[in-house]
Amino acid sequence: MAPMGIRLSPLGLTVFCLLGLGVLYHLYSGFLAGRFALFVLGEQGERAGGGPDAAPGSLPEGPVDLRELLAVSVLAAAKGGEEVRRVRESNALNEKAKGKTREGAEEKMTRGDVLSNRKMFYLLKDAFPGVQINTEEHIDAPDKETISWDRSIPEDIKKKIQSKNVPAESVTVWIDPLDATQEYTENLRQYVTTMVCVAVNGEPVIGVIHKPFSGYTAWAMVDGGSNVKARASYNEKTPRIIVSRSHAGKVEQVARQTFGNKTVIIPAGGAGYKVLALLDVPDKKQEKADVYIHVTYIKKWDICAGNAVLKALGGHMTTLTGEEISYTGSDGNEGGLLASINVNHKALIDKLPDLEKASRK
Ligand SMILES: Nc1ncnc2c1ncn2[C@@H]1O[C@H](COP(=O)(O)O)[C@@H](OP(=O)(O)O)[C@H]1O
Ligand SMILES: [Mg+2]
Repeated sequence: MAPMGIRLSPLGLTVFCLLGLGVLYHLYSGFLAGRFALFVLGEQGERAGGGPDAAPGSLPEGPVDLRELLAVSVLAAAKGGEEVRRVRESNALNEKAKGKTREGAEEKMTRGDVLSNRKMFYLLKDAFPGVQINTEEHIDAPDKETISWDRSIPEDIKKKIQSKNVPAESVTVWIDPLDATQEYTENLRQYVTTMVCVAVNGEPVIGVIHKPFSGYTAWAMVDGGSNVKARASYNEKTPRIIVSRSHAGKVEQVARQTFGNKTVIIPAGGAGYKVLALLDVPDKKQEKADVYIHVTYIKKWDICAGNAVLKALGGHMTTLTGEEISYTGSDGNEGGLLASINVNHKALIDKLPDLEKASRK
C-alpha cells in the first residue's frame, strides 16, 4: 500500500519511473542547450560586434605565428589606408551618423570607414581564419570580399622578429579601419590612421599604426622588435599634454589644475596620432608631446595598437588610476587613459586624482 491510499501496480511503477526519467532528461538537455547558446551568442556576439565573425562555428584552430600575424597586420593597415585615401580624394564620403557618444557627440561613419574595414577584416580573416577579430565597423556578410595574403614577410620584419607560435584561441585582433573619423570629415588628414592590434590572453602584443596620407607606418611587437623608437628626452615637470579635440571632456581644465598653467595642451584628433606624438616619428606634420591623456569613455580598437607599441618600447598606457587594460571581452574602456614613455608613469598617476574624478562626470 502506497502512502495516501495510492497503490501502484508494477506496470504503473515502471511507467511512472520512465516518465520521471523523461522529465529529468528534458530539463537537463534544455539546461545544456541553454548553456551552449549562452556561450555561442553571448561570448562571440559581444566580442565580434555583430559582424560575420560572430557566427557560431568559427572556432579557433592550430597555433598562430605572431611574426606572420605582424606581417599581415602591416599589410592590412596599408590596404585599409589605400581605401581611406581613395575615398577622401574622391570627395564622396557618404557621411552618416551612426549614433552618439555617452557625452552626446555625434559618431560619424563614412565610406572610407566601411571600405577600409572590409579590406582589413577579410585580409586578416583569410590569413588567420581561426582567430577572433573585433572591428569597429559592422561587416555585412553579403559584402564579403576575398583578399588573399601571399604569406610574404617584409625584409625588416624578417630581420628584427623571430617566429613565435601561440594558440589561436589566445589571440584577439582589434581593427580600427579609420581612426579620427571626425577629423577625416573635416579634411584634417594629418590625424587619420588605420590600426591593427594583436592581443594575446588580453595583453597587447603587436601594434601597427599607419598614416594613409603620408604613407608612414609604425609597428612594434612586445619582446620582439620595432621600426619606431622613443624620443631622446621628455619634459616630466611641465609636460606637453596631447588631448582629444573632439571628445575632450574635462581634460584641458583638469590638466592645467594638475600641472599648472604653463603646461602646454595640444588638442589633436585620433588616438593613433596621439600615441605617435610621444615617439620619434619622421613626419613633418606630426606634433610632439610628453604625455597623452584621455578622460572620456573610449573603445579598445582605438587604443590597443598604441598600447602595444608603447609597451614594446618600454612605455605605458593605463587607465587614469594606473590599471592595465585587458584587450578581450567587452569593447569599451571605462577608466580613461594615461600614456607615457621614458617618464615616471606611476608619479604621473599619483598626480592625477582630479582627472580620474573628471572622467566619471
Ligand atoms: N567618449 C567617447 N565615446 C566613444 N568613442 C570615443 C570617445 N572618445 C573618443 N572616442 C573615439 O576614440 C578615437 C580617438 O578620439 P579623439 O580623436 O577624440 O581623441 C576616435 O575614434 P574613431 O575616429 O575611430 O571613431 C573617437 O571616436
Ligand atoms: Mg578609432
